[in-house]
Amino acid sequence: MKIAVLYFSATGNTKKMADVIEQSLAGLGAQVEKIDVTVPSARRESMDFSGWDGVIFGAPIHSMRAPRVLREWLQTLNGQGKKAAMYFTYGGFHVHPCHYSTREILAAAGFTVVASAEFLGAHTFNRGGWQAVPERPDASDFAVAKDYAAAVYARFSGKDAGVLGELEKTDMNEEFLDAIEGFRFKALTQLPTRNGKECSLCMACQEQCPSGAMDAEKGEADPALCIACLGCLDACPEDALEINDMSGVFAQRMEMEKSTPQDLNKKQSKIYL
Ligand SMILES: Cc1cc2nc3c(=O)[nH]c(=O)nc-3n(C[C@H](O)[C@H](O)[C@H](O)COP(=O)(O)O)c2cc1C
Repeated sequence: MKIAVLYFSATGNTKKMADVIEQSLAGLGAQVEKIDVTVPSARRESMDFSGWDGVIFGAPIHSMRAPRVLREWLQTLNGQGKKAAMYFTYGGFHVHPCHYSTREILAAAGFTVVASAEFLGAHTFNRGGWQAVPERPDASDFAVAKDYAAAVYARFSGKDAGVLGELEKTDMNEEFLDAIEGFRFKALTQLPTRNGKECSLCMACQEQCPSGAMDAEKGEADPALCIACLGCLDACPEDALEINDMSGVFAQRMEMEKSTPQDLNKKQSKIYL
């Protein structure tokens, strides 16, 4: 059986889970092709899915949905009736509408979605002073990913004829979720910038930017395009980019959620069948 794992991963968590899923599927005898669709040039205009028996889509949660640039690309695909599975990585807060809204997008694109999963992954904003699930994914998350690969394999192969069951429908409409998406810039008030620091202009920040926002020469991100994924900070080998300190916002957020970093870390990765 041939399976594609298409993943978007700005800061590496979603890729880690793609690696575990790939290894588990290969162990079951599948031929797996991993395709990284994080950068714009990898999100090809027309993709032919006919060579695969099933496609797994992996994405981080960005404000309770898949990242905007990925959602826009998924909407252009032609699933040709193929079976698909989804998974998301998230920083310990909320995933809820994402399974539902991404299944809607994939179903409209012609895929039959047979399974979904969510995995904990260190929150991207930890790079700016948060403390949300910093050690995740860990062995417990990888164990769930292994089980998930087995469940997806059974569904793709037809050994298990089930499809993804009813998901809790969100009462948040797209406009509301768009507004929530804007809140990230209340925490991230200083987008990635070089702030006069030395840089060898290796271009990694610009080449690995998922939204075409980063200008390496200027050493700053275009606020109209930046999705706040902080991939450029990760990509920079010289640690030359900086953002504002968000630790105060994290403390406020914990108070608002009536939660603690320990509570966030108690959450477990989950499979939806
Ligand atoms: C802009 C942005 C918004 C995010 N929104 C959420 C969220 O709504 N809930 C949550 O739990 N984590 C959220 N996160 C954390 C990421 O989902 C998490 O760190 C994810 O594993 C990152 O995946 P990656 O390393 O593959 O890019 C957000 C991260 C970013 C950058």
